[in-house]
Amino acid sequence: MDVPQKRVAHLPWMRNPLDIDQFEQRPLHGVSCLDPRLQEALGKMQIESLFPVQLAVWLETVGPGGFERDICVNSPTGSGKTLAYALPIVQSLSTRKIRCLRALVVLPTRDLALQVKEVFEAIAPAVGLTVGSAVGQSSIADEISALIKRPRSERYSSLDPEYEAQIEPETSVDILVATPGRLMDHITMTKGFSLEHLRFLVVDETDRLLREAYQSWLPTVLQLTSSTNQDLFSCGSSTISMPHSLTTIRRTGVERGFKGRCYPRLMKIILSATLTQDPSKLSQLELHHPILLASGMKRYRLPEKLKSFKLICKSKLKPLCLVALLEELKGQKCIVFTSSVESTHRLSTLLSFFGDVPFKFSEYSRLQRQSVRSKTLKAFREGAIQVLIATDAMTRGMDVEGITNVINYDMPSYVKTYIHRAGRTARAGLSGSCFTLLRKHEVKRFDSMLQKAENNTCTLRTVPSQIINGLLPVYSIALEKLKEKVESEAARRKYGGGFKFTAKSSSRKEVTCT
Ligand SMILES: Nc1ncnc2c1ncn2[C@@H]1O[C@H](COP(=O)(O)OP(=O)(O)OP(=O)(O)O)[C@@H](O)[C@H]1O
Repeated sequence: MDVPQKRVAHLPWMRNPLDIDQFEQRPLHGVSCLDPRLQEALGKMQIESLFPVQLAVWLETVGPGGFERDICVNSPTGSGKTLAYALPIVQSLSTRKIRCLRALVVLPTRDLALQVKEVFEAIAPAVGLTVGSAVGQSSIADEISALIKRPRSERYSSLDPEYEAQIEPETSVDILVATPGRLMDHITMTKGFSLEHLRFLVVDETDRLLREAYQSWLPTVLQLTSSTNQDLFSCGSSTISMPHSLTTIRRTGVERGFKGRCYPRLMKIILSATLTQDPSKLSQLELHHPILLASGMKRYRLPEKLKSFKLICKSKLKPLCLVALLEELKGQKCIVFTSSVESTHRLSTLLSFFGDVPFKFSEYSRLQRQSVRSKTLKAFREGAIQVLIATDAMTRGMDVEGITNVINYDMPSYVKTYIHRAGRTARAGLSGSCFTLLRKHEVKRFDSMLQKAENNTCTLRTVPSQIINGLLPVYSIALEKLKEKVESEAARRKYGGGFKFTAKSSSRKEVTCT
């Protein structure tokens, strides 16, 4: 039997986390200090109670924790981390007097950012707050007009017109959900875009965001939200020149907010289902007395009601095993993960040559235009497509209702990838299954990889051989057609057409889909 072992974290504050498992789901009426307007908004979202991670964060922030410490959350996929930070932030900002950018939530991808924005939009208006996004979904000009406004002129009607002309535009949202690239565009180019008053910084999918520098967005944000200028450290001094201006002066550490009634320190919340423990990565965040909230004995945990299965099949039969499995799943919503964009494209092209399959499927990868991806995702959410063939661009954070199965067509290379892929199902306490197709030589590595996660039982699964045998004739025709398609796409690419396959994959003599 596998005895969970605790790997000792390098950072002392990570060694004894606050155990999320000790919290029970709590009905909204029993949540201390929760604003009734937010309770009503949550009710409209069909949310009647807070999940354990949400309650744990709530107690450390709004009541009675008082945002004393920066918060790091490591809890499984689908456990409700988005609302865990959205709710305390919205409640804390509900008493704000002047509209300016107070909360910044950074996510690694546009789809994820838009999903998180929806959660904020469901609760923030209830307390008069506005939410914006900087994700590159629209042109920068459209984004600027949604985010920035000139202060209303009547506020300055008594002012000299020349003076009025000097009035800076300002941010017209309280909460901004952003991807790093677009955030940096606004920081460097958008007049009036300011992080000066920021009170909350959320770094969701932290390990992913810290892995890539994304134009140094993090040091830039931290620099813009801290003031080391000692001369400015006196609120109400002559440095405040404009009638509407709020001059925010912060200090970090224990000095924050005491002397001279200065602005509170920037409160940080970082989250992931696979939070990094790497001190050098975490140090970039300049956390203040951080507290770790975590579920489980091991670093990684799979959702409670996830069932894992492995299917062992020969390389050449993998597409057939997949089709047979999908046929058996009878039109249930599935995501099929492959290891690369080429593999995703090849597999969906091959499936399209199978003719009559009893499920609708579509390709979803980073090589497609955003508009195509958004359309596909919408169709998948609405059930017009039941099977999404995707790359790991889909693994993190995406929350699509009704996904009951995840299929790893290609075995993930890391346990973190397995966790995030599998986590697209069995969300919010629901059941789900994760199937991994393995070649014989991969089994040992796969088993030892799964050992790194808690609740890692994996059952052997087979598909009926008669389904596979029945598919063999159509498979050989489909392979021929795939070969032709690969060649024609390679030729198109050579003569200036769009990208489809890498040179490496297109130059292979035998076109396969393994
Ligand atoms: N208190 C709640 N009651 C009912 N459903 C909830 C509650 N909180 C969140 N949910 C639902 O649970 C699902 C998962 O939430 P969320 O996307 O925040 O998970 P997550 O922990 O961020 O997952 P991941 O690590 O994959 O990003 C969502 O569909 C959300 O609407």
